[in-house]
Amino acid sequence: MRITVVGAGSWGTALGKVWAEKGHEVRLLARRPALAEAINSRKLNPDYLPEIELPENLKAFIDPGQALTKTEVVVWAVPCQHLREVAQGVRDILPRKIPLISAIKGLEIATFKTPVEILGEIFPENPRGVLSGPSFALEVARGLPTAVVLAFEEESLARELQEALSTSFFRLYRSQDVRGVEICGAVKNVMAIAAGISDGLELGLNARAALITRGLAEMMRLGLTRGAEPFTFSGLAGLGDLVLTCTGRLSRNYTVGYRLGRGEELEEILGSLHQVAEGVYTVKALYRFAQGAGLELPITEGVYQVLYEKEDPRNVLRRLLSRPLKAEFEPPLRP
Ligand SMILES: NC(=O)C1=CN([C@@H]2O[C@H](COP(=O)(O)OP(=O)(O)OC[C@H]3O[C@@H](n4cnc5c(N)ncnc54)[C@H](O)[C@@H]3O)[C@@H](O)[C@H]2O)C=CC1
Ligand SMILES: O=C(CO)COP(=O)(O)O
Repeated sequence: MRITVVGAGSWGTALGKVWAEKGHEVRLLARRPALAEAINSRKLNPDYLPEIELPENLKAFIDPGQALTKTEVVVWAVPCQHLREVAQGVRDILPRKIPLISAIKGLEIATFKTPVEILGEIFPENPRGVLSGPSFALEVARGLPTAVVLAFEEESLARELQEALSTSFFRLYRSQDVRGVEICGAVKNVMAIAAGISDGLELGLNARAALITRGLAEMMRLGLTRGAEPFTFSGLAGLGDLVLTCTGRLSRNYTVGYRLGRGEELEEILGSLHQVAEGVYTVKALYRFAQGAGLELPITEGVYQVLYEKEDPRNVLRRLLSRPLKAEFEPPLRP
């Protein structure tokens, strides 16, 4: 199969490697000529996965025309806030009808749209799905066992792509709940920032477990109002990725939170990260949506206040803990 991966960052490169090793013809669409050159001539991605050797049949391009000609699947792995611009740039040359897979976890700030919704506006004739779940790029690139979920509304297409894209260590489960899988992937990044803050403040393992669990409640509260399937939350994209990103030091989102908890400024952290931490942007979309919809998302609100209102995380925590006592499950989490 000819696969084009748009975005030669850590995730696009790791996915491209896995599928090239499976024998697919993978074209990685990069933005910077020097990076494409390094991938092609040195067989490594010095900026994002420097210690990983890449296979010969993983080819990088900077010309979208070359990367997209006669391709059979397009996988999107650019930061969520740039997806619209990147997709619009290839609107006229991307083959009609071929499946598009978003590997992006986020929500567009200006519109509160998910990546698949954005792709739907730009490529209405192409079937669209999402790949998500607990999957640090570095571990995938190293060939460590990983399970993720691939969701397409059309089950036969999900089955076909599941077969084509699974390998002996990269196992795809299928789903038809595209919206639910996307909401889970977006929200878990915000919860990972919260967990990082908690660990940075040395609040302990109890606090982190509480954040993960109440983060799941928050993910469900939002997802259910947006039409997600309840089971999706306990799956790989939901609980699976929440656990990974809220506990794993490889997470950029967790790292942002941890450093905030240690007292660093957001600007300083982002200036030295060199990779995207989607939760930093998704939290804005979520916060605005929750305010408009009257939805209670207290952890999201707290992360927003720490990031954008420069609130001391300790004050935010104090406020979170002094909210009125309540039942563990209230509607819409329980009828
Ligand atoms: N790295 C990981 O472990 C995983 C990442 N993801 C998701 O994949 C998406 C991409 O993340 P990463 O690859 O990790 O990010 P990254 O920061 O490593 O790389 C982002 C890539 O997008 C490119 N890019 C940025 N702005 C662009 C623009 N305006 N036009 C064209 N290209 C642009 C960059 O040059 C870079 O190649 C995110 O939504 C992330 O949440 C999902 C699962 C795992
Ligand atoms: O989504 C991821 C793992 O599933 C990667 O998390 P970070 O973007 O926080 O590094």
